[in-house]
Amino acid sequence: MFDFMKKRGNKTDMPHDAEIDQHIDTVLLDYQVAGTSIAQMLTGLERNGNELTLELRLPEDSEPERIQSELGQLLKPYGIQVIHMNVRLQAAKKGAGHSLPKTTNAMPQSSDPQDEKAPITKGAPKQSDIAAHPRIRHIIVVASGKGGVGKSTTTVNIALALKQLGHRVGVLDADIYGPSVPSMLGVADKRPELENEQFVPIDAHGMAMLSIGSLLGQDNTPVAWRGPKATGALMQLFNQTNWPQLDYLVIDMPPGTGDIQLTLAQRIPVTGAVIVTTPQHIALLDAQKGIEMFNKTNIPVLGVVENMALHTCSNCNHTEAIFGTGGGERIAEQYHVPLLGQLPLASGIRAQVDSGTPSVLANDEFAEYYVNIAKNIESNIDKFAKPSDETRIF
Ligand SMILES: Nc1ncnc2c1ncn2[C@@H]1O[C@H](COP(=O)(O)OP(=O)(O)OP(=O)(O)O)[C@@H](O)[C@H]1O
Repeated sequence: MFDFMKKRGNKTDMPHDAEIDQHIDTVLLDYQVAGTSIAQMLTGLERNGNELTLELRLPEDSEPERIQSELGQLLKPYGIQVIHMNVRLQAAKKGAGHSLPKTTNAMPQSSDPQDEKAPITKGAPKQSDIAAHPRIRHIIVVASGKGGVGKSTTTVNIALALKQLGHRVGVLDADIYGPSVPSMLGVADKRPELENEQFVPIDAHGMAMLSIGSLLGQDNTPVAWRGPKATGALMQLFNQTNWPQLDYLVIDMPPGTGDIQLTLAQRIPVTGAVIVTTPQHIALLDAQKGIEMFNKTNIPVLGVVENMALHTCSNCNHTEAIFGTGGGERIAEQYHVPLLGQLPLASGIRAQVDSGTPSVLANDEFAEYYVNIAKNIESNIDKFAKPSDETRIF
């Protein structure tokens, strides 16, 4: 039911199907509209043999027929004979769109894919052009340049801390490489329902939670998703969910600073980003890349969380900076962003998320670290709030 890239038709896929999909991904990633990869405008993608269906949100002044014909030429060498496009033209400021009729059968006029590759060049989409979500006051993305630094652990604890401070909170687990939020919140066995073709978020300790992990079957592993397919699925998850009225939606981003992260950062109306890092040199370098990516996309960086900063030995109580010291502070100073907090490396933090009852919920000795981070976010965020747009409908 939740297959985002559906392949109908032949039951047994041709051996070169994966290769065709890869070529399609490459063409879509390379093809630009208004200076931005068209992959970032995809809300749906489906191949049925030699026919490709694209669901697109295009800028208001784009020319769908021309795009369809150019894509037809670029994809013909890879066996695509027909392109169906469902287009919504996105108004530049308000985000309100209107639908164009379905157009079909884009046949190439030339067999050379490079012939008419004439991207329309304009500035990349700005956060200021994306309409605020009508029911969500603040969207916070939690990102890390590197995997395994404790991004998901921090996400769930910050979300619970914001809830404890009296806010209405949602969590979206967008980490396609390792969706761990449901198990950290003890709801791994629950599946979201569909209501009027919209996902209904799962209730996780009073928060509205949805995870890409809840939607994956055994044969549809997250690591198999690349480029447009992954971003299309994630955008679908964000847009086609009946989010309740929320003060905060906290998004656990996939680690890294590649296309998927950039696309999400450019297409979701984000209030600000929280960067999680450890004091290690490599993690810090990656965190810098993360901050630079958000700077490029005009997303305010709300601050840096330095995770696993200090270790206190449970036997002798000796405290040691096993991953080095001051890295988070240095990075915060260098980029003029706040250091939101430093968390100890503590087996208790790991044990609590492993058991589905994170520190804040268990109110253990580490809870106050997260509550302080949440307070730091809370006290700064209003100056970054997006003007709300009541006209946007999902
Ligand atoms: N402060 C901490 N002290 C001890 N263990 C921690 C701490 N933070 C996270 N961990 C543990 O480290 C491991 C990785 O954490 P987590 O899954 O949150 O990282 P991640 O950055 O989201 O990883 P990925 O990039 O793979 O999604 C988990 O086992 C988690 O319990």
